[in-house]
Amino acid sequence: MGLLVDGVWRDEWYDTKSTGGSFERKASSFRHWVTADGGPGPDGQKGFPAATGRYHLYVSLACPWAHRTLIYRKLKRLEDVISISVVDWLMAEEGWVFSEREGTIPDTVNGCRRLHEVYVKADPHYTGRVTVPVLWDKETGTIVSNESAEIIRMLNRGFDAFGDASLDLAPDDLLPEIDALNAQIYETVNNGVYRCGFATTQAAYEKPFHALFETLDGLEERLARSRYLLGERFTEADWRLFTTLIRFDAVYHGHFKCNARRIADYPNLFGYMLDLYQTPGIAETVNFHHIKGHYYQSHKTINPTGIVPLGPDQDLGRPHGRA
Ligand SMILES: N[C@@H](CCC(=O)N[C@@H](CS)C(=O)NCC(=O)O)C(=O)O
Repeated sequence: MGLLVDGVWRDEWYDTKSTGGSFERKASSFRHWVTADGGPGPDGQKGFPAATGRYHLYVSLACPWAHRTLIYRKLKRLEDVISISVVDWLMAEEGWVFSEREGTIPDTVNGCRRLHEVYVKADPHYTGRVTVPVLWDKETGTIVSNESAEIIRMLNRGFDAFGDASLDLAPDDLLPEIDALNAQIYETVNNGVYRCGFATTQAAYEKPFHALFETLDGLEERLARSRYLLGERFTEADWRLFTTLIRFDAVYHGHFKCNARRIADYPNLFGYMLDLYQTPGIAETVNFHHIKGHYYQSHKTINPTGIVPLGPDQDLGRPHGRA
């Protein structure tokens, strides 16, 4: 694990000294936008025109943020429109690398061996972390965006001329509610598990721990009343929650010490997670070999032996009882 400083790779773990033991996620750096006609993005960001065959996604099957983009590519039927590379699950001294191991797809676009080389191609003086997902423009040879929250909004509507335009995961009338839920779930759940797991003092761990389970308890109640977070159809908010839930019992509960309860202990949340998992196309985006291997073997400060626990033994195909 490391970062680029003025385009040069440095092998360094996250700095929590300057923040009293707390993990603080840095904002993503590349924030351009693909739009249907190439016009600017919602906040006036530089626009790139949607096209088939022009864009490429670099993902890790282990990463919950990258997983969002894979789910959208699947649900919006963009698999023949946007090509992908899948990095190796192990993130070690060189950061994310490409390999020939099971479930990976090499960098057929830039021919790089390490993801940081892709970042340097986009910006030779790049300083910052080298994260997945990355949305790459083959035509201008640069990174459009490395922010998953924005990439999924682009995939939702930007490519409707090429994908399934009938599916809108962030309809205008639900947008305020989606944004509000996303904000709470990002802070306490999606990023909350990382704030627990990467904390280096007791106090920095306990605060996000309590916030995490307070939100999960609230979501459990909410899901007693409706099939999905915002009613009878799934939206963006569900998929953003899903990628954390599906990793929770296998990784976050033990490895990140998020162990007040498992998702399997919440009847509604667990059934809901199974319901989403069993949505056509989704199970094939979930790879527990990459997920478990990545966390337990890459974070040597948390799990020095690198031993990957064999459990939990979960039947994700069993009836979810939510319909
Ligand atoms: N805000 C980013 C976060 C992406 C992110 O942190 N990805 C992790 C993998 S789960 C990563 O690549 N980390 C490498 C690093 O921090 O050096 C997004 O949602 O796209």
